[in-house]
Amino acid sequence: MTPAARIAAAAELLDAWRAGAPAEKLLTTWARQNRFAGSKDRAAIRDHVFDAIRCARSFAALGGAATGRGLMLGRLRADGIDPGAVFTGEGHAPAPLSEAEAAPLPNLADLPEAVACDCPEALEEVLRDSLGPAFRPVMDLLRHRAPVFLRVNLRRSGRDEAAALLAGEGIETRPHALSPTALEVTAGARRVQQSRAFAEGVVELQDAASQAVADLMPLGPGARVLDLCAGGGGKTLAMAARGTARHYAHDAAPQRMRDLPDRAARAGIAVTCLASAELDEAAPFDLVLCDVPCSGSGAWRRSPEAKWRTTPDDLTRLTALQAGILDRAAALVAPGGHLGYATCSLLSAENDAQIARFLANTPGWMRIAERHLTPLDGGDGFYAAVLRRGDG
Ligand SMILES: C[S@@+](CC[C@H](N)C(=O)[O-])C[C@H]1O[C@@H](n2cnc3c(N)ncnc32)[C@H](O)[C@@H]1O
Repeated sequence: MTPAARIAAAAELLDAWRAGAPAEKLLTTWARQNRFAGSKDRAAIRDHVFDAIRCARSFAALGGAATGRGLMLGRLRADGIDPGAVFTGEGHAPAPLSEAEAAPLPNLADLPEAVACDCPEALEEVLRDSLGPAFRPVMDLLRHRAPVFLRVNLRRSGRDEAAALLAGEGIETRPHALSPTALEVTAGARRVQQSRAFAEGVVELQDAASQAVADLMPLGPGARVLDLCAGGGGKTLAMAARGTARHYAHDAAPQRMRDLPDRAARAGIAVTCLASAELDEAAPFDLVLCDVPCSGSGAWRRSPEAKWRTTPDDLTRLTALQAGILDRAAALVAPGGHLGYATCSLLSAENDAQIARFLANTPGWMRIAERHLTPLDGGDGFYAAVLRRGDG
């Protein structure tokens, strides 16, 4: 496909996305229906689509319309490319520019701040309140793709040895300051999942800030640790690789844990999955981590659709769910034990305000550690707190 044909395909897909279809599903269906497209075409179209979703508000302003065509026009203008050179109507290129489309439009620097940094209108106030002076730099970073990070499984290898093993397979990395186990991939990211280091459980794909959250959790030798909202088990595995604790995983949607036994086996780690009905019998635990469902605002680089689709009502629903999970988790902690709380959110209502509410309503607990991470630290935005239960 020509570069212009890829832009035309991306514009069509973006129209379907705007009508409500999930981008990932649209791209898979498109690839199935357009077998002539090679892997480079598919990768380029995917990049166009996701970049346009990350920057949907500014690209629409620069392109003169929030349609797929307008978003692609805006993308070219944001990159300093004359859209008239691409929108030629020749071959499979998009139709030539209309007079209105060719008329001069503002530059990125001339747009209102919230538009230029692609802040969702519905959440602008809570984002500004939560981020304070970091609002603009964080929102600017969220317009770009996320770096790829690996977690080195210290049970299998040191960080330097893992980096050397990866380099031998054409994957270049550098250590990242967020965690002693984190490597940032600087070249060859597409090879990771086919590499020996990955197949043998030496490395896992995991955001560096997510690793930092797992690092914060206190794990005494032989402690009984429950990951209450385990999902795919990213944090369970990161904690389990650190020591001799006994690990249990649970999720309200158990199918989300379906890959966990295989991933744990590959990493040389034992994890017991627990059903909801088994939790009370298995309690108490020395540490219960609740990595709760949240707005995902810290991870909008990876999942940019949520940036435009999360509403204030969603936030109300999520904070109520989080409060309920915290209360449930607290009841499973042994006297003198710890409760970990984590979100990949940038919003105070889901983070420190949630912990303040819990501490105000639940006597006998104290906060002993807290971390606010934003993309300015290099990884996704995360919040984590560790609370200690009194001995009484
Ligand atoms: C942020 S994700 C967890 C990600 C995971 N810890 C990781 O590191 O890969 C939140 C998880 O909480 C689960 N969940 C939602 N409501 C829950 C509840 N009431 N109790 C336990 N898990 C719940 C969801 O199914 C989802 O898998």
